[in-house]
Amino acid sequence: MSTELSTGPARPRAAVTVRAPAKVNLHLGVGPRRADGYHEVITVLQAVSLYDELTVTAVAPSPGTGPASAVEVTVEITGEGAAAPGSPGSADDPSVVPTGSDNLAVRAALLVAETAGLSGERIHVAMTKGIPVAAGMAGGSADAAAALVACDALWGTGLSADTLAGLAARLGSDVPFPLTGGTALGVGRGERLSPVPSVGEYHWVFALADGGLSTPAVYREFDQVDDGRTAPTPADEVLAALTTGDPQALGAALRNDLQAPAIRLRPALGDVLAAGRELGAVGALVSGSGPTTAFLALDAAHAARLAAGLAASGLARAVRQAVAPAPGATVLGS
Ligand SMILES: C[C@](O)(CO)[C@H](O)COP(=O)(O)OP(=O)(O)OC[C@H]1O[C@@H](n2ccc(N)nc2=O)[C@H](O)[C@@H]1O
Ligand SMILES: Nc1ncnc2c1ncn2[C@@H]1O[C@H](COP(=O)(O)OP(=O)(O)OP(=O)(O)O)[C@@H](O)[C@H]1O
Repeated sequence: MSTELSTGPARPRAAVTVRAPAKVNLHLGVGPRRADGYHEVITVLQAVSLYDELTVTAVAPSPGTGPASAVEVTVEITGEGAAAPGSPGSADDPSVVPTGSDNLAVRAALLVAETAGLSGERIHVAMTKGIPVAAGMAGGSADAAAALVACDALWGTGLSADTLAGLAARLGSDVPFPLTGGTALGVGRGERLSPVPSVGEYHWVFALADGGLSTPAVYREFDQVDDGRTAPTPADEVLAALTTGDPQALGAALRNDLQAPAIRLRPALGDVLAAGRELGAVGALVSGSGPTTAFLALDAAHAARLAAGLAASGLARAVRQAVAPAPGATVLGS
């Protein structure tokens, strides 16, 4: 911990910029609901090249103010999920990112400060969101991971990778993954990760939907259809396909147990999946808890054609192309 940065008005301004990726679940096997309300899962996560970027700036205390004990975080959002100009945003609209203490990046910053025993810090977090919000691509989790890394660098707290991963798991099941990126197997509630060997580069097309889907609501809908399962389905097929580097093999192995409940809540997703398959996607599935749909292409040129076809179909709010696996949270500058 840097004592120079811990208190006092003489602290120089400093800033750290970190970029963190979105994810798609190549396999999401969901088991029964546990006593703590979470579901046991077996998942394979792949980071994709859609990113949020966070710049965390240390703000000097205003002249005349004494050292404060609380840590203060202000937030500014541009891009996906920013509230309309002049509007404070609505707590009821899941597709608007909150700027207060509900923002996962704010919670991450406070957790770093608490863990390192810091007080009186003031920071400003400027977020440029390229990851769609409440879309099943773990945008909030990417922001939390980026904030953990950025605050650790800004404050010089020197937290280990294990400590950061532990803090990440406290913030959400999806938060540890964007720290490391790449491709990983997740077990438990999805937060216990191990790296997975993956050959080659995969080309994805994402069809974004209007509005968000609530992750708890999709898991609740999953519970409505009790098919008697006692454990999540293992990821063997996807793990084997990833060692071939063959998109057709991976496309055939994709599986998401939250797909059927997401489609029950949002039937139009079934039409988008059908359109993508019709346009030649070698794999198609709902991303995480949705409502984004993900389509696997053979190569970059095939992805461009698929993206154009999906855009022309009028079934998507917007279409994005991405390559995978992408790197985890990366410091871009300070
Ligand atoms: C759908 C996925 O994105 C797939 O990676 C994740 O399972 C969701 O991860 P997340 O958004 O980080 O979720 P958390 O913030 O940990 O949990 C939010 C809520 O989702 C539900 N939840 C989440 C993870 C899990 N394994 N089982 C669950 O039932 C619970 O209702 C929980 O209260
Ligand atoms: N920094 C943030 N960025 C995006 N959403 C945030 C953030 N902080 C809090 N949220 C809230 O979290 C909710 C989920 O947003 P997010 O974009 O993480 O969804 P998601 O991609 O479906 O997540 P997951 O795939 O992890 O379930 C939204 O309702 C949003 O208002």
